[in-house]
Amino acid sequence: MAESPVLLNKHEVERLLSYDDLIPRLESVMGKFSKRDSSEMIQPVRSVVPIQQHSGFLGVMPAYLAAEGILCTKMVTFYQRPEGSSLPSTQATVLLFHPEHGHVTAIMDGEAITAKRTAAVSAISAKLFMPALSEVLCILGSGQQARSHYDVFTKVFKFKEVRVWSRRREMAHRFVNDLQGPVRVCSSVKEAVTGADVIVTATGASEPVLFGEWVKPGAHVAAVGACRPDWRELDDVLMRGAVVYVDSREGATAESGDIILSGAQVFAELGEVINGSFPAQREKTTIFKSLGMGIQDAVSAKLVLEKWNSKH
Ligand SMILES: NC(=O)C1=CN([C@@H]2O[C@H](COP(=O)(O)OP(=O)(O)OC[C@H]3O[C@@H](n4cnc5c(N)ncnc54)[C@H](O)[C@@H]3O)[C@@H](O)[C@H]2O)C=CC1
Ligand SMILES: O=C(O)C1=NCCCC1
Repeated sequence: MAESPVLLNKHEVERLLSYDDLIPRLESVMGKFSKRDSSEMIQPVRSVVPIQQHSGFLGVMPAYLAAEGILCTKMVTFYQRPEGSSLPSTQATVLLFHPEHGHVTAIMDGEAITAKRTAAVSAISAKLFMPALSEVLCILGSGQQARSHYDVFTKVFKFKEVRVWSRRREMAHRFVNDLQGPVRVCSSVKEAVTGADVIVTATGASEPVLFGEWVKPGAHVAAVGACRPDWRELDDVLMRGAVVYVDSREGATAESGDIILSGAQVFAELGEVINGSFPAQREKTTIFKSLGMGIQDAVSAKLVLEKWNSKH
């Protein structure tokens, strides 16, 4: 009989998953994914069930990585919460399976995985696309993703100035009070992004909050929110004037309102730059449109389980 699955809560997953371990695994898996070798890796576009009555969605994100021996699925719910809600907008659980026998080997919290792997992938995009001399980081939003992005961006890069904007100023102050380093709270998006070299958009917006006319030429935008085909964070001017990179072409074409509704062309996947098929156009204004991928959750969960196994 199969052993009972390992159960790991959010605190344990957070403790076991470090950016130093995660970033190289994500680079490797995304580079391989973009070669589209189905004998190596299978990851369908996520299935999404709308929960219309409650302004929410259930996403199912399976992935099979043959060479790594990883069979995984994440189940994630995400909601548009009313202002002031104390409920998290994104919640998730990740299951790892034994690829040969089919039983579940681990059930773990997916909130920490989602927060860290998304931010780590954005950091990989910044490493490739941000201006060579990047001094100013700007984060739009003050939720879970804003926090994980702050953590990894200030860990991996050295910015002279970090700015944050949130639609409720007191939330931006609360965000800053939880951090170690200095961060400037801005009163408007325009004030926050003017002159910024790297801009992270991590909001629950469904209409554009970031406008091209405010963005410094050559800046890099890591766009994390707006993961529905009719949602936007970025306006048409920005989308059409920048070189657009995505995590997966299929995911972007199915789910990104910023791409679908602006008619912007996707230049390349992040993995295609990592594996050398396409160039990083660092000197141009660049956007990395992130939607999230099952393979990112899969390698993250495997890493967590390896760490846990090494200590038990
Ligand atoms: N690309 C990816 O892989 C992932 C994307 N996401 C998306 O990232 C975004 C942020 O997620 P979390 O940080 O988990 O959410 P959160 O609820 O913790 O934070 C959302 C932030 O956006 C702000 N916000 C909400 N509605 C807004 C609006 N209309 N205009 C401006 N600001 C608004 C909130 O005040 C808050 O600061 C969401 O859109 C979520 O769906 C989340 C997980 C993974
Ligand atoms: O990849 C994920 O996980 C998510 N992507 C977009 C919406 C929330 C969860």
